[in-house]
Amino acid sequence: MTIPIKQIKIRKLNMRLKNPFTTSFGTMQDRAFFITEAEDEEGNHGFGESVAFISPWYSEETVETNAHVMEDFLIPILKENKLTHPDDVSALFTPIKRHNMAKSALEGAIWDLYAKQKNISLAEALGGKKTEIDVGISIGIQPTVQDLLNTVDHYVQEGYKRIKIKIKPGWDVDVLRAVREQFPDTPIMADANSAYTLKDIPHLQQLDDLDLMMIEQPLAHDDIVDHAKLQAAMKTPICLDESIHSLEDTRKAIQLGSCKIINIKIGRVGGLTEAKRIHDYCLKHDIAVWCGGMLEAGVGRAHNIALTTLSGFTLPGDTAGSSRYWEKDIITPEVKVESGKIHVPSKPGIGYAIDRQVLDAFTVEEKVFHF
Ligand SMILES: O=C(O)CCC(=O)C1=CC=C[C@@H](O)[C@@H]1C(=O)O
Ligand SMILES: [Mg+2]
Repeated sequence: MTIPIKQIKIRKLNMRLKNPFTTSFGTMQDRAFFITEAEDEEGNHGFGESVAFISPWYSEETVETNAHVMEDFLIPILKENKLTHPDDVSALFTPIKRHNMAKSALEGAIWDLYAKQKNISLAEALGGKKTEIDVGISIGIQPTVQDLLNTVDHYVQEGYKRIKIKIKPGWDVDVLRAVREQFPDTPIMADANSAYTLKDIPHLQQLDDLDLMMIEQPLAHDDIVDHAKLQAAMKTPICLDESIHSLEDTRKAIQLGSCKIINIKIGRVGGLTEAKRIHDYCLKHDIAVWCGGMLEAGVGRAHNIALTTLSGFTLPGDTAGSSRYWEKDIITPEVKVESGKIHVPSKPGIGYAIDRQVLDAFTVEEKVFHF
C-alpha cells in the first residue's frame, strides 16, 4: 500500500501574537511560518506547520531557509519516491543535513494525511493512548518581578499544571525565589535558552534551594559536554532543549549524563517519527520527556497534542490554549485548556478542522507542487 499524494501546497502566513514573548535571546511578536497541505485524489487533506522563526536566534533555521529547503530539496524527494508509511519520510530526507524544521513541516502533513486516509486519529496512528493530556505554560521575561508574580498567579488560577519561567543573567535566582515564596507548592521550572556558561556554576547552584522541577538548557545551544559537568554539580535536574536534534544526540547526552529530562520539540528533531524514536529511547533509559512549544498556530499545536498522548510524556508540556497566543486561531474548535488539561480529539488526523477563512486571511503567499 502506498500513501497516494496528488499535490502539496505550502502557504506562508503572517500572524501576530497577542503579547510579545521575551526570552534571553530577544523579543518576538510577529510570527511568520508555513502551513503545508498534502492532498490526495479522494479529498483528504493533511496539514503540517513549520516552526522556525523569522531570525535564526533559537536555531540556525529561519522562515526563509524553510522555504528554500522545502521547495528546492525536500518536495522534489517526495515527488520522486513512493511512500508506504509516514516513517519513510525521515529516511528519505536523511541525505539532507539538518533543516529539521523544514523536514518536520512536510512530514507532519503526510502523517496527518495518512491518518485521515486510514480514518484514525493522529494520536492513534502514533500509538498514543491518552485521552487527555496535562499542560503547563511558559512565561516570558516580564518588565518587573511584580508583573511576573501577577502573571504566574493568573495561570495558576487557570489551572496550568506547571509554570515555566524564562530566565537570563540578572533575571534569575532572586526572581525565582520571589515566585517560590509566593507559590510554595506550585510546580515551577526555569528555561535559560543557553544564557550561561560553566563560570556560572556557583551562581546556578543557588537554584538547588528552590525545589524547581528542572532547569532547561542553561548552557550553550550546541553543548552536551559542559551540561554533564553542570548536572554533576547540581541537584536540580537539567533538561535539554536546543542541544537535542536527533535520537543520536539523545543517546550521547544520556550516556554523558548531560541531563535527566528531555524537551522533545517535533520541529527541532525533524518530525514525528524521530520524536517518537526519542520518546521510546528515553522511556527505556528512564529519562523523563515532555513536549515543548514554539509559539505554534493551531496545526502545530494539534501535532504536539497527538505526540503527547504517548505514555512516556509524563511531565506537562508547553502546549497552552490557543487564546493564550492568538486573537483567532486557524483551527476550529480552538485548543482549549480546562483545569490544566487538554482533551485529545478523536476525529481522524489532527482532529481539528482548518478554518479556511482565517487561514486565507493570514496567508501572504502560496505555492502548489503537483505530484
Ligand atoms: O508557549 C510555547 O509555545 C513555548 C514557548 C517557549 O518557551 C519557547 C518558544 C520559542 C523559543 C523558545 O524561547 C522557547 C523554548 O525554549 O522552549
Ligand atoms: Mg526551551
